[in-house]
Amino acid sequence: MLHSWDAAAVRAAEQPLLAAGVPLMGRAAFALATHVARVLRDARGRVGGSRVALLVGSGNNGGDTLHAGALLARRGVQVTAVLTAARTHAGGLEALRAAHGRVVTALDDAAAEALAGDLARADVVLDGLLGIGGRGGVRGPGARLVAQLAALDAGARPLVVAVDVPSGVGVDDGTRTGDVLDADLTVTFGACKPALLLPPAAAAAGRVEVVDLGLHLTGRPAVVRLAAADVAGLWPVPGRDAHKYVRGVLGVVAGSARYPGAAVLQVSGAIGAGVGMVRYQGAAGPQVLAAHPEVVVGEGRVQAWVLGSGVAPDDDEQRARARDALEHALAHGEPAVVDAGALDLLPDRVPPHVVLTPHAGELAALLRDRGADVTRADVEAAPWAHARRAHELTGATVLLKGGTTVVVGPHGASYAQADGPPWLATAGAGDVLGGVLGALLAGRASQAAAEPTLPAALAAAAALVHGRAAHHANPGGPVSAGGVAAALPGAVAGLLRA
Ligand SMILES: NC(=O)C1=CN([C@@H]2O[C@H](COP(=O)(O)OP(=O)(O)OC[C@H]3O[C@@H](n4cnc5c(N)ncnc54)[C@H](OP(=O)(O)O)[C@@H]3O)[C@@H](O)[C@H]2O)[C@@H](O)CC1
Ligand SMILES: Nc1ncnc2c1ncn2[C@@H]1O[C@H](COP(=O)(O)OP(=O)(O)O)[C@@H](O)[C@H]1O
Ligand SMILES: [K+]
Repeated sequence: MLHSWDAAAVRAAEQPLLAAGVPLMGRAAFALATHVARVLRDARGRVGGSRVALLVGSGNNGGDTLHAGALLARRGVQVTAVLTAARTHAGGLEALRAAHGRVVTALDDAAAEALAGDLARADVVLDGLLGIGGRGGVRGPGARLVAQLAALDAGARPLVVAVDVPSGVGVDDGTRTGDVLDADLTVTFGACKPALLLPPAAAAAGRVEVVDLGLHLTGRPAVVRLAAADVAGLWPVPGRDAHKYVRGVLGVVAGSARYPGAAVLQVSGAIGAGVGMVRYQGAAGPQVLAAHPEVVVGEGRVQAWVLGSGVAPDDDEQRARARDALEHALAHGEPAVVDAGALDLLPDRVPPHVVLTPHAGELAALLRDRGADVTRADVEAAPWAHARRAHELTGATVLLKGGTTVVVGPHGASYAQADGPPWLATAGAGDVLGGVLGALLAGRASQAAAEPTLPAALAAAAALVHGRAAHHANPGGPVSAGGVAAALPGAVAGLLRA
């Protein structure tokens, strides 16, 4: 499990150590230089004689970068620091000069332009413009340098190491403003930051290395990422005395005459994840039974529900079933996944064991229905903020699907999972995910209804397993939604062994 902490929490945790004279910047710079040396050795076979350019902003982030540059210069690296502000960290500058590093300034756009060639010839560029003190996108000549580097062809671009965070990201909310230099590696200090986990900023971070500075961080982390090893603790694994009802029966109200495939895929997801039994309601019964003869078609007692996938807006009959099922779930405290065609059936307030699973467009529509002026693009630019808004407005746990899936529940529970390959962006993959999550909620129904933050953890686990199943289905290549469902049992088994 990877925890991330916002800038204020990190600063608060640094304070007592700084007051006690602990050399945090020295530790950060040493770790940064060590990582950069490793990058150079991997890329060029040696450290000495290689070229490193430092993009240096006005604050301590620039200070870290200059100190790391000084350490590299002492190992024979040709280091050039580009100062982008009138103010520069004095100790860092002195250290670099003492180590015979080269120092140039880019205090206006023309000077920044003139340095383009130098930067392009570097083996590695350290992005030390802004750290946790950054506000908005990079401004001034630093922005010009970033734009020049970003415009280089991938093959001609130096490797980029972001210092603490890629400059220009919203450290606490994962947004990005203006040009942000996509890093190959981010070396982050003291703790992971939300921007390194949340979309869209996390895409700029590359691989993330967290440097332990000995900070004592308390309270709830801002955003969590589950790791493979966390799944076994959340998964409902049957005991020796289990029977199908104990293991959980999932009611599925999905699909329609027009979209029978959604029902088939959702049921495949639930069965692949290990549900005890599925009861299906809807017009796709024959197709569901043809694919899964173990399914029971028709009404009956269930522990949890998944509602709305592949239910067309004009399918009055299936919408009525989904509405009835949702009312039943709410009246009896049964967890429910509410997807696609059932999202607009949601009452004003629901408990957190109701889990919404919209994609960005559906989340925008849900927020608009509640009076917010929001487009799909707004959601994509700030997915976490909008998922939180949807949770606040409805009370539901919200799983927002995307390349990185964001989950928000009560009491600040937030997850960001990036487990699937981009090949997973394929029709029907979301239906499979709904089935997986439904199976988890059915298997842990009473706990999910009693522990307000458990549905969010289960939703994150579902996203993780779904993503890994996509990797298993066809490593490195295209997958179908059905292929992902078929790979689920193996993916789950692998995770339970982990
Ligand atoms: N505390 C510690 O001991 C440790 C801290 N550590 C390191 O310190 C970093 C935090 O340092 P920090 O607080 O100095 O802020 P930092 O991110 O360098 O930049 C802020 C400066 O940039 C400016 N500025 C702001 N926005 C801007 C924009 N959009 N475009 C352009 N400029 C902008 C703003 O100036 P202003 O505009 O307000 O005049 C301000 O001066 C942290 O990320 C980590 O790397 C580690 O060494 C571990 C120990
Ligand atoms: N770029 C991507 N990389 C990895 N997974 C993705 C990407 N884009 C979408 N996904 C995943 O694919 C699934 C798509 O679901 P959804 O949008 O509901 O499609 P559908 O309605 O066709 O099932 C979600 O689980 C989502 O997280
Ligand atoms: K930075």
